Amino acid sequence: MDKVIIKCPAKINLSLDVVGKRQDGYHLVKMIMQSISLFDDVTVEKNGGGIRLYCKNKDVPDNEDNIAYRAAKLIIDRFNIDGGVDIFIEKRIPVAAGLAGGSTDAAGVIKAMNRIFDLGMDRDEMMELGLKLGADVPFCIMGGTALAEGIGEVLTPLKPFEAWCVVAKPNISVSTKEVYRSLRLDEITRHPETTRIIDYMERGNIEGVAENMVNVLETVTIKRHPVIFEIKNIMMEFHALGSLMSGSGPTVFGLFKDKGKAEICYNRLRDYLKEVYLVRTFNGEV
Ligand SMILES: C[C@](O)(CO)[C@H](O)COP(=O)(O)OP(=O)(O)OC[C@H]1O[C@@H](n2ccc(N)nc2=O)[C@H](O)[C@@H]1O
Ligand SMILES: Nc1ncnc2c1ncn2[C@@H]1O[C@H](COP(=O)(O)OP(=O)(O)OP(=O)(O)O)[C@@H](O)[C@H]1O
Repeated sequence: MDKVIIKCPAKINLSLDVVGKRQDGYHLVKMIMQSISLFDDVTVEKNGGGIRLYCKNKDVPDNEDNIAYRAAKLIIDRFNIDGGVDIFIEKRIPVAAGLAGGSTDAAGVIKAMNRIFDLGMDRDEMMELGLKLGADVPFCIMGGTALAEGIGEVLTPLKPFEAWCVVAKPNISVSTKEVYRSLRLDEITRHPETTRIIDYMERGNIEGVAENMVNVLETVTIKRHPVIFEIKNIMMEFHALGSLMSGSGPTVFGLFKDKGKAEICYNRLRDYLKEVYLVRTFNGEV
């Protein structure tokens, strides 16, 4: 097999808590991660030597600044691979959005190269390697629904959660590093009740989940970009059961049980923003 195409899903955070800080500046988190049916297509093809990356989206770097490029380099070095790869990224996930768009492409490259070069890594080994690239990469390798602790790499799979989501990104970019750096732990007044949310998830109670979602990083990003708060309000006006910023933002998602209501909300937001998607939570294999 010389060529593999992988569908790489985006993620949302159904809740995000920060519970401490490591010596190296990384934050200890407790968050509920959920893949959604919004995919990049990543094609990886064997070549004679070197890494080449192609992506039509001008906001996506085509060199070692691309995390998918770095994933390929890491594998070539680690396994002493004689030869290289061409990587083609069909970008559909909004960039710098809080949806782990880069991390999921990197996860896709790791999975693809494991198959192409017959490296025999199991999922845990791929996740361990992925962590060297970024905190969200292990979850992107696992996919589905999970509780993430540590800096995001200690993962406990949760029962698949089924819901409709409207996902909307305002036309601003946010740096994850900068958001974490500006977070003042002692100023957070509202933390999510993570165990309670998981309990609702296990019972398939979308309303219970939606009403209890909290992302502590909103305190930083919404202060800088009030448009996030406006989008959350529009989603609630249009009958979302709950609405939250994903990751470090600026993307906002609304949860729905009813597809019809989600469609009405989606259509309303499309009048207002360019990057709006109607998706489902995704628990399938990729
Ligand atoms: C916001 C989330 O997307 C939520 O899922 C993640 O916590 C961020 O994951 P990520 O983008 O893969 O993060 P990385 O690429 O590893 O780190 C980017 C920067 O965010 C900060 N960072 C990230 C993860 C974490 N648990 N604590 C941090 O403080 C670090 O300053 C780091 O320099
Ligand atoms: N494969 C990639 N896809 C998108 N952006 C990439 C990629 N590789 C590197 N980047 C760079 O990384 C930056 C962050 O993009 P990305 O879409 O991964 O952010 P994000 O969704 O906020 O990630 P996370 O939720 O993991 O913090 C972009 O500004 C871009 O320059």
